[in-house]
Amino acid sequence: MLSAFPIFYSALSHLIAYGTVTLIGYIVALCVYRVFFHPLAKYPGPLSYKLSGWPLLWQAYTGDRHIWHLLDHERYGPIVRIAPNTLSFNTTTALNAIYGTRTANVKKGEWYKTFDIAAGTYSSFTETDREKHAIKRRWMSPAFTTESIKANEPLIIDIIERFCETLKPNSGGWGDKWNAHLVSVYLGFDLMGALVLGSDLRSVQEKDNRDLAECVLPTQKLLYWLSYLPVAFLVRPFLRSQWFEVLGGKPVRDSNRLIDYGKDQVQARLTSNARNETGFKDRIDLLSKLTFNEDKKSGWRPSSLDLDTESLNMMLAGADPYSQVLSGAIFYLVHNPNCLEKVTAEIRSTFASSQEIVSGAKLNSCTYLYACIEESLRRLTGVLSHVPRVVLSGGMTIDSHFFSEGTVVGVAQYAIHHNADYFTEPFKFSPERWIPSPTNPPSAIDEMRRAFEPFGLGVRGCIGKNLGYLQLKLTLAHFLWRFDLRECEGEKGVGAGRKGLGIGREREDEYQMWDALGGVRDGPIVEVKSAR
Ligand code: HEM
Repeated sequence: MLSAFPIFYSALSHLIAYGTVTLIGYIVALCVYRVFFHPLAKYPGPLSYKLSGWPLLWQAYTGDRHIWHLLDHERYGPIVRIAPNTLSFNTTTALNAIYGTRTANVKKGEWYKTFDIAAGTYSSFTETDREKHAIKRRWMSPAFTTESIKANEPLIIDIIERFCETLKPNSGGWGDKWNAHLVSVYLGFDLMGALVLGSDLRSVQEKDNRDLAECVLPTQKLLYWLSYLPVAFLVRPFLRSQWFEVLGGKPVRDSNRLIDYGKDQVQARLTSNARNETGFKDRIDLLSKLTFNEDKKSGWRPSSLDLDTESLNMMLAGADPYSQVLSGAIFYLVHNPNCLEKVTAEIRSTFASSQEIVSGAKLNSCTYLYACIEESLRRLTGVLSHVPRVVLSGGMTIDSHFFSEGTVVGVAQYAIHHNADYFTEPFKFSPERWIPSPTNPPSAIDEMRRAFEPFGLGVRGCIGKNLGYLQLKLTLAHFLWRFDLRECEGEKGVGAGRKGLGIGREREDEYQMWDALGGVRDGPIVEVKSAR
């Protein structure tokens, strides 16, 4: 009996030795395959990207992914292999082929599935199945018609005007300093709370709901990083668990409170006869429009989980990019005083009173305002990095290259929006590039527009695009009509690039973002003075 132990240990050590050799052999073989024999082997990129997806995970963790995409395209050209099975493109033709056409033989990648699953199911944003997504999109479309947006406009203006009242200095001089990033987050949250849920969250004015607004970016950053884990599918079921609350801390607890708040709003609408009760029947918020709606074509009706998830999705998808573009526009305007002066003069000469600032011909005539928004959208972009699409059965051709089923392809907004082939002096904030002139003919602007996709494109493009534009136009027009704006003396450069901040972050006139689907950002610190 005693003599059995040495035999057992000898067998075990042999087993471990064979196992280790086999594992090393497998890894070496996999590396050789990925570098030399993989169908994407001929595409350029750093060796580390070809070997594994870990560099992408690291870039997502540090928030520098968009910068690496740009630098990699500058170094390796229009097609870069950014992971063993993933290609990034940087051409308008690829942009259109992958996202722009209804017939593109792709679907959203599994990567999306991590984002709003904590609310219970997949939303229109994270649904990867093309048929199920088409049904959701049709179901949601009545909430985003011109009439629906017009009906909500007084609410938008009311919240913007209250925002302006809160910032108004008490004296005739310059008021208190404020962080444009934080204030934009609160305003975006209040706007979407009102538009999606019909709630008056008042986080601009009061502290009560600010934790909910402030949790969005840190939670998104954590989810973004987790979504790149090779084992993300194992993590997803725990995203609403206490385990995840411990890992994510306060932002995740607050995010769960936000999900619960949305669920309560859904339940309030679903309870018996809520549709006809006073207080609900006349409501025009997006959730009320969707609760009892169905997809006319398939007859699909949303479950309460669908409504929970979609209301959270609309809150987050609507609030954060708006806030990002708003604080970015403020940054670029205070850093470019000529542009600030021009846009302010245009708004003040177009409208005799703030009551006149509504959608319509006069607002549309503010071409410089629109150009400032376009240029801010170009510099900031809605989603910074490569948004993955997976090639479906039958494969597809992009830029004359054929790719088989399962290849992951995409374009990174930050990279294409700063591609010098399409945008001259891409790091210059220049609203003028969007305005036709003898030196800038409409054909040149059309050419640029083909590389411009701040709201995404095609069937998976942003359903809230028109609403987003309207909110941005109304906010900047009301705000600049009422106030002179400047960056605070002594607080200059908050949010800007500087030497030593990291690779690609040295430009002092660039608003810095740390990639987390949208961008984590800060500043600028500004102050206002009443103009009248
Ligand atoms: C400045 C404002 C906004 C920007 C820059 C923006 C940007 C984007 C982008 C780039 C996408 C595509 C993302 C991808 O393919 O992964 C997207 C999708 C989406 N956005 Fe927006 N968005 C804005 C405002 C809004 C608003 C106000 C709403 C509505 C409440 C909204 C709801 C959505 C939804 C539901 C999707 C998913 C669409 C689908 O896959 O069918 N967005 N947005």
